[in-house]
Amino acid sequence: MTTISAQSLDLTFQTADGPVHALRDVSLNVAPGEFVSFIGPSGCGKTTFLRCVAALETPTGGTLQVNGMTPDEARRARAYGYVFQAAGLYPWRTIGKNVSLPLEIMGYDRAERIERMHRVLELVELDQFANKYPWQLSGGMQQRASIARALAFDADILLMDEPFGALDEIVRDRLNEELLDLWARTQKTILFVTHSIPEAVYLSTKIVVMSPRPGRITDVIDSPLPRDRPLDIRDTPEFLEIAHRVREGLREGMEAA
Ligand SMILES: Nc1ncnc2c1ncn2[C@@H]1O[C@H](COP(=O)(O)OP(=O)(O)OP(=O)(O)O)[C@@H](O)[C@H]1O
Repeated sequence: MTTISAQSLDLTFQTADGPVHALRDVSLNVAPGEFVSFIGPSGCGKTTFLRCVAALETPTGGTLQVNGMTPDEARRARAYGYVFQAAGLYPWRTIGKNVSLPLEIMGYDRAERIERMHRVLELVELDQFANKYPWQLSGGMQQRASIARALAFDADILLMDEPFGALDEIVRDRLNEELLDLWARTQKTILFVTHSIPEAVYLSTKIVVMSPRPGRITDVIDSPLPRDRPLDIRDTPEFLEIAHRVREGLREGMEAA
């Protein structure tokens, strides 16, 4: 069983300035429960790949399956939650009401909405803040709330597009640790876009290195690190070796472009 199966995926956008070849020949298999990071220079198609998985873009070539379905079927089956770079919480709704919004849209009844809202807020340790408004929370807490919102309907895939990019390094470290813990507890399959080599290596079971436009995969690294990772694993030779390989992959991709 593969959660994500992409075979020779191609995507060319037609724009007023001519075609933009965003993805070229992207093939990738992701097993259930993996944590996959996508790293590559700006504009290499990382977001576009996630958007294809989410059925927000339609590839112009190749095949893509999500949980054995077409992306469109998977979207209708609520196969994934999506977390964006900006938390995107509605300022006039409390944290609890923000988190339960997708459930409202999907027609869950009130009792179930409340039950799920508390469960996911507990998962990200924000249960005490259900009645606060977004502006009463720090940036890191807001991002945790947006993760809770993506988890609210218990999809088994989490798509995360640079969720911690705007946070300072100390907050980001803490959220990285918490995300690993959440992943271990929920066994989700996570696709995670980042620009940070340490973040990709620390979080992932698989690191996908991409080259500049047209976005291609230049290396896929299956991490030998144990799943249980304290932050100081980042100082070990094994960690530094993987980071070095990612850096080399990025450099080769840039040179070939
Ligand atoms: N809807 C669209 N129409 C036209 N071109 C697009 C569209 N969406 C993305 N592109 C182009 O496709 C390429 C890939 O964009 P994408 O956002 O996937 O890159 P990225 O790797 O996620 O970049 P970043 O790291 O800066 O977020 C870029 O050149 C972008 O300008």
